[in-house]
Amino acid sequence: MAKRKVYLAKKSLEEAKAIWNNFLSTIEPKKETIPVKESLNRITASPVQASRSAPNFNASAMDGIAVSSEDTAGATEREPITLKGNQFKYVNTGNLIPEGYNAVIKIEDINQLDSGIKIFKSVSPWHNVRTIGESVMKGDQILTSNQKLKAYHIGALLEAGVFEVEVYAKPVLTVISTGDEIVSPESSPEPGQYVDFNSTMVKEMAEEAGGEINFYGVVSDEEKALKAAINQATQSSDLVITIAGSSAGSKDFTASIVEEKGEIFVHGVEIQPGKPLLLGAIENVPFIGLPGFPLSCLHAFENFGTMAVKALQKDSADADNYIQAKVKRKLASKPGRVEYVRVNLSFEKSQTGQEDFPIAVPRRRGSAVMKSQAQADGILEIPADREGLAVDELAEVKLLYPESCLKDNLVLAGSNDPLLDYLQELLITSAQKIKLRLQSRGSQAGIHALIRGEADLTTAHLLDPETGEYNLSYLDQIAEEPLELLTLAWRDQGLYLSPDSQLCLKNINDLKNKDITFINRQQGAGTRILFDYQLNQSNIKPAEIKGYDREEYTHAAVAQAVAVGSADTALGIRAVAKAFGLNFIPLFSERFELIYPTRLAEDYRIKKIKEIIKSNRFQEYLTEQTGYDLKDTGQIRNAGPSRRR
Ligand SMILES: Nc1nc2c(c(=O)[nH]1)N[C@H]1C(S)=C(S)[C@@H](COP(=O)(O)OP(=O)(O)OC[C@H]3O[C@@H](n4cnc5c(N)ncnc54)[C@H](O)[C@@H]3O)O[C@H]1N2
Ligand code: MOO
Repeated sequence: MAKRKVYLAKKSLEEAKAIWNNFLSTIEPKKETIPVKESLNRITASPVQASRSAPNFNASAMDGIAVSSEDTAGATEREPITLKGNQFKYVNTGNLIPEGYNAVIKIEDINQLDSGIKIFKSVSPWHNVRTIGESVMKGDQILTSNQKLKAYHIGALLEAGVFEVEVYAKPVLTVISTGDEIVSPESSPEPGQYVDFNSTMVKEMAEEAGGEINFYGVVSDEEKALKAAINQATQSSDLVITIAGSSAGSKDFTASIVEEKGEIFVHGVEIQPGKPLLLGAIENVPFIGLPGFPLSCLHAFENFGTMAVKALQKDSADADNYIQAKVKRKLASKPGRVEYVRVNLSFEKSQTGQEDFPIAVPRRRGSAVMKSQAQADGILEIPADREGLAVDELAEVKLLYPESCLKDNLVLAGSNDPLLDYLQELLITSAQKIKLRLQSRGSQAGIHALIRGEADLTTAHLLDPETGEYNLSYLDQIAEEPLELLTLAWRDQGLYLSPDSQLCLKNINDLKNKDITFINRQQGAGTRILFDYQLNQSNIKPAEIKGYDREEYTHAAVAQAVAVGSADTALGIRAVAKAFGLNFIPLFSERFELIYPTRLAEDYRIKKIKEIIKSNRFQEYLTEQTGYDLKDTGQIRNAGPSRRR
């Protein structure tokens, strides 16, 4: 077995960027001459001069008459002058000004008489005339070097008779994915295998930055194979990138190969995700070893790959768009490193004057949480000199969308249900284009997120075992302002069974059978409270149920346990049974409610939600899905501090 390596000393993000930038600036990019019409977003490598003037004749800028300014001298409202014969000529906008004339009077400023044209004002030479070279004069320098070409640059060059332009060549990147366990995204991965989507993410990011990509393909975890791949890539590209194998695993050869063939500048940067990245060079060709976890790969490329692609064609990096946002719960981080946290943004309270800043609502953290990234609005950065963020602290958030697209977001953190996905879709495709951001947290955590001013809305199905009523009593106890509760539906809770199962379960009493292994939800989960309540109602003691003490934190986790046979059955919602291909035996029905501050009740977004909930389209959808009872759908209830007992 190969000897395990240790990291080189880790560098701070700033230091690593400075080292990388210094090295990149020593590389003289290649140049090429290309047609102007194909030069969008390329960077000029030399200054560009106009080959012709535009316009190349004196042209009328108005519809009216061409005159000689001398003939108009002295004309006023009181003492108009009448121009006759050759003293004027009709012209339209854009026409050549005929020889002997040097100004234009607008058609609406003259009086047409049988005897000639009466004018009421004198005009100076070149009045209402676009003179030769007004737009651009032959020989003028239009662009300097290092200018990124936009649509209007291309327009200006074509007008000026420039059809070819010298630009820096697009840097060619070769991307090598590594690992025996890596298979193509189109295949079905076996346990232990991962699909390769990082290479495509890198391609899209590199192309966005102006690079061109060669895929080397996937290389196995063999030192010889990786060496050959890196060798070939170094000969044929401007930047070599490997994906995975950058850390300290027994098969992580990247660092030793780069060290042997070239030089390592940095191994390990104080960012999370993204830490074990490697920066180096082989034969003066820059080399980046990206970590394998996808979000580590993303942040490492965004920080160092994009920089290289831009530097290799002298493109000055576009500034990212940052805003300041407030957090409403403590966020942990390790001092000494920058930590990236995916967040949704709510502007709701800053718009109502309750807060000065938008609220950043953190999504799930980790180095491989792709849905979290796909549904985020921004990336919050916890600075390296901080040990976490406290409640109400501000942080910089890099926006993934323009701020104007996020202003009307509603952030919902709460209990999850597929009907929310459908509601979300109907909202964004409505005329109001309302973006509902969903974060799955469960009923209790969702309610607390609402109450501490983090989420705008929540969803819950919390049964009060004393009253048999949902949500109200809990909210009454802890709400700090009046809340409105909108019933979305009553939904089935029932038992999950594998389709191969021989068990015949009809009600909760059947769980007392010693041959049946149950798996439970965690304490505090809505489903757990319901289960305990129903056990109590049926006089069943927890000890009578095998597996009662085994807890999982999500519907999906218990469904997975039943699907792989590590438990016989579990209680959960119907939609998850369907997703996991399990049979479902409905036992109970529970109220599933949307909850928001009453001050939002008349907000246009909430009104739209109410309208959708009552629409035929939404109700037909719920009916088709089965497992929903619409008897109270759209019903509104109230909770809040004034009802506190
Ligand atoms: N003993 C230590 N182990 C690890 C450390 C450490 O400090 N000490 N750091 C961890 C961190 S942080 C990261 S990040 C990862 C980086 O690992 P590698 O770059 O060596 O990558 P692999 O182990 O080969 O793969 C990890 C993981 O990445 C996914 N992956 C890989 N390739 C692809 C691809 N082409 N497309 C999509 N996803 C990919 C896959 O989930 C792999 O399991 O190391 C930790 N370990
Ligand atoms: O730094 Mo690694 O990049 O977290 O997962």
